[in-house]
Amino acid sequence: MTRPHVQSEVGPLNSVVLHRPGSELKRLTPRNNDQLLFDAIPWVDRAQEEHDAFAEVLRGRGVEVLLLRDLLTEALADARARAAAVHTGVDELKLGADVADTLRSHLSGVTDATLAEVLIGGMTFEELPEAEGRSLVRRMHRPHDFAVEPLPNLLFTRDSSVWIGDRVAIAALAMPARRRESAITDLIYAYHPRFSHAARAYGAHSAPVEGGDVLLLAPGVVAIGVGERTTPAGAESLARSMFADDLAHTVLAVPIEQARASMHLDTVCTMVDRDAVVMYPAVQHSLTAYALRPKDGELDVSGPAPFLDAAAEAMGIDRLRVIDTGLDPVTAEREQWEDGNNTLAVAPGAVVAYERNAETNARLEDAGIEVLRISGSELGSGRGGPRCMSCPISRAPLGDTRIAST
Ligand SMILES: NC(=[NH2+])NCCC[C@H](N)C(=O)O
Repeated sequence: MTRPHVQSEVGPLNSVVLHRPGSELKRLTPRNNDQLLFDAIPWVDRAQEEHDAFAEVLRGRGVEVLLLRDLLTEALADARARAAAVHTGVDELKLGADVADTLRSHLSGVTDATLAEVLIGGMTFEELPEAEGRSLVRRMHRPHDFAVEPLPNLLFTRDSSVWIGDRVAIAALAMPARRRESAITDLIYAYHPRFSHAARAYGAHSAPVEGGDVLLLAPGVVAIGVGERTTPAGAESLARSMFADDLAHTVLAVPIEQARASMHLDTVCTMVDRDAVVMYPAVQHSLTAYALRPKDGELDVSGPAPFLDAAAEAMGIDRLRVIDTGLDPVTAEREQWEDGNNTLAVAPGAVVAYERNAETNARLEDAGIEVLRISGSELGSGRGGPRCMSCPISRAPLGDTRIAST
C-alpha cells in the first residue's frame, strides 16, 4: 500500500481511484440527460464491461485500483461518516420536514452498502419508504421524480478531488448536478482508515475548482484551466492555498473556452511524457497563461503569455513539446470531442487512451508514446476519457523509474 503522493501527471502510477458505473447510469433518460451532463443514454452493461477493461489495463501495469463505491462503503463503518452521509443525502428543502424525517430514519437503519448505493444511485419518490400520515410533497411529486438525485458523473473521479503532493483538495464543483459528489469524496478522505492522515489543501474554500482543470505539469508547477467550471476566484484561492502549504512555486491560470467540448483543461491538453503534451491543434497557438507566484506573502501575477512558453519557463525546460498530431481540422475536432486529448499516463511516455481516436493515437505512437487502448463507446457518452475517469492518489517521483507493485 503506497502513501498518497502525487507531484506530476506522468510519474509511474501506483494507485488510482476509479468509479465503476452502476445504477446511477440507469437513471438517465432523454428528459434528464442534459441536466445530468450526459450527451446520450449509455448502455449500462457495456459501460461496466468497458470500465472493467480499463481497470484491468491499469492493474496489468501494476497499478492499485481502488473503487470509489468500496471506499465509501468502508468509510461508512464509522458512525460519524454515516451521520454525515445521511445529512448530505437528505435535502430537507426539497423533501419537506415529514418526508425528510422518514428518509433520515430509514437511511439510519440500512446497511453501509445500501446507504452508499442511495448516495450514488439516488432514490425516486416511489422508492421512498412507506410512511404514516399524508404528505403534500409525496402526493404532488411524480413517482419517478428524484427524492435523492443520482450522481452519474461520479464516473469522472478526476473532478471531485485532486491530490497535490501529499495533500488532497476537495473540489467545489460548479454544476448543480455534480455538487453532492464532493460531499462523498470528503467523507471518504475524512473517515476511510486508509486516508486518516491525509492533510487537506484548499481547505474550506468554495469558489469552483474542478480536478479536470488541474494539471501538475512538474513538481511545483501547476496549471489550472479557467473556463466553464473553474472560476478565476477558484484558481486564485487554490493557488494561494498551494503557496501557503509550499506545494507549488508557480501556478499558471489558463483561460479556456467556456464550451461543452472544452469544459476542463484536460479536454484539450494532457501530459504524455515529462516534457510533452498532446493538445487539441486548434488551441495550440492560442492558449495563454497568467503566471502566479508568491511574493512577500502576496500574489504576483504576470502575463498573459503563450501557454507553452510560460509552462516551459516555469518547468525549467527549454521547450514543452507538443506531439504533432497534424490532423485536419475536422478530424481534430471529432477526436477532441471524443476525448482524444484526454489521456492518462501510467508512466512517462505510456498513456491510456480511447481506441476510437485512431488518428491521434497513431500520431502519439509515431512520436514514440506507448498507447494502451481502451474502448469507450459507452463510457464516453458522459464526455470524459481516461484522465477524467481516474483520480491518481500515488505516483512515484519522476526521478524514480521503478513502478511499485501493489
Ligand atoms: N475532467 C473531465 N474532463 N471530466 C469530464 C466530466 C464530464 C461530465 N459529464 C461533466 O460534464 O462534468
